[in-house]
Amino acid sequence: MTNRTENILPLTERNAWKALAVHYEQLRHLQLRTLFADDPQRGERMTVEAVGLYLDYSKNLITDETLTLLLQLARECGLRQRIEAMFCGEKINITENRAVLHVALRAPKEASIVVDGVNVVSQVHAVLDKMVDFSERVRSGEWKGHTGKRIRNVVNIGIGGSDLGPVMAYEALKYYSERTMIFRFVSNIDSTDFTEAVHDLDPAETLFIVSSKTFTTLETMTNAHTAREWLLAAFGGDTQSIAKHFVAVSTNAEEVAKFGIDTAQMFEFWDWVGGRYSMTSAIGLSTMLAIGSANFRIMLSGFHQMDEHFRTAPFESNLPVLMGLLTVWYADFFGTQAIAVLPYEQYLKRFPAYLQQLVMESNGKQMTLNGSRVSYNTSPIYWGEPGTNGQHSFYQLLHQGTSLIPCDFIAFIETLNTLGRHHDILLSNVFAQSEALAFGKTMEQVKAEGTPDWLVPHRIFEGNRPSNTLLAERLTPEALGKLIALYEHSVFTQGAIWGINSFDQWGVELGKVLAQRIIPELESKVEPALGHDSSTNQLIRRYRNSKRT
Ligand SMILES: O=P(O)(O)OC[C@H]1O[C@H](O)[C@H](O)[C@@H](O)[C@@H]1O
Repeated sequence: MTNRTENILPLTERNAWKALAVHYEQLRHLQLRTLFADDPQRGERMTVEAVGLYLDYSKNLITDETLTLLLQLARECGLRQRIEAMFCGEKINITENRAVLHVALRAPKEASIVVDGVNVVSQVHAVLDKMVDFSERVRSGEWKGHTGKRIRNVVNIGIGGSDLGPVMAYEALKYYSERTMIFRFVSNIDSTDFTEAVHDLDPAETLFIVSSKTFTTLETMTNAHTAREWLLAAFGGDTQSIAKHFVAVSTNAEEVAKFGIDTAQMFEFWDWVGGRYSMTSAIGLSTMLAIGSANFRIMLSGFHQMDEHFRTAPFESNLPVLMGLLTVWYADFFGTQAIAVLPYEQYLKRFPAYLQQLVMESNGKQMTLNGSRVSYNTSPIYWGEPGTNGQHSFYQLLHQGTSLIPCDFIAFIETLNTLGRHHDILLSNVFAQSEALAFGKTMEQVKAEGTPDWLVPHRIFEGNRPSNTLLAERLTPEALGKLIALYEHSVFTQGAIWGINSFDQWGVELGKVLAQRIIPELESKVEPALGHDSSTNQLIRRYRNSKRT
């Protein structure tokens, strides 16, 4: 594999970067209060609406010049060419020599993207059709379990990208899902996860989807074997039952066959789909089973609309580009370490967890594409909770803590479950929070309320805390697709500016290898010779000496 990127100019040597550094020094003390007072139209001007998503980015610590310079930086970093390279199937994941084509998973049938001489879009649609056929047979009851009962329970076994997308989408789209069926998700190697997931399920009515890109992941394979035993125990060891109760989603047909699942019951995807970008591949099978194939296709169209927006819209009105550049601005010039994602939508309760993998596994890197260490910050930590729960927990720190944490507020104009005044109250909270963060409460205001002098400092909100507000009409499968693709491409934008590979994840390997070494040390009947450091040796001994079995 060759390194084709060695001539990239270091980010900090780019003109726009240098100009941004000077610009930051000039405006670091700027106040949102002043920016809004000086420009009464700011809250209308600094907004973008595209493909049904409305972004208000006016409450950011930026001026028009900041934006101009950030957009210039994007151009200097070749963002447009990087986007084209991804969409055209170039092998931009250079450390694994792979194309990065999650966008092909939602491309229309007639599109063509060629990788190694093959039009991958036709492959995508062939698998989609197979998923549609299977999910319709299961949902209609035509597909029967081993004893002739219809399938009522679906258990997805997978971890990381083979779990977080499916769980998040299931929760997000529950309103659209088949309520007569039960969906469970087993990811953790912790035996509690599997035990709790199946404790009330009838094996005769249960379908397992073993989801794993590699089909070698320790957690998933261990859980899948346990599921196999659980099923066989119910059917007197009759291995014929497996065909009716197990399907696989993977890129690795050989391992699927070794496990004992007929590859006719395997839903394929490809090495150009990264795990954390795979929820629109066959990894979404549980989603399709839950919401039906028509809704699944609508979700894909939402993704595709955002893909096209990202690819074609001018940068100044390009939602993912703007959001990505703002993240770079805070991470690199303000030294921001964290970004809070705050969906004011109960159905999106797993969205922050999903974003954790998407963002941090993609851009939690310190090597540039040419193998030198970055001299600037890369990804902040993304975390969050649905509103209003977060308000009664960690918002204290957002308002008065010592860290600057930009927030993404996400809300929908309409609720899916109208109930009295709930939605007005919910939305009033989103708007109130971004207002409070931005404008705070001054000493004068606190004093004017008759607050005793000694208490005044505690009750001041300095404000000037930035946020984005994203509004959409209603949480539909289409809107969910747009929202996820927005973050995917924001992550892409950030990675392109930082000059890192957003599509590998070498950082997860070391722990896996060390665990493989420790497993036999915990299980061996004879005292093993331990060659770790004194802390690890002692932890292993303590566990060995205390465990009962
Ligand atoms: O789908 P699998 O091959 O089982 O991989 C599951 C997950 O595990 C890996 O360790 C990676 O960190 C993730 O990116 C991946 O999604």
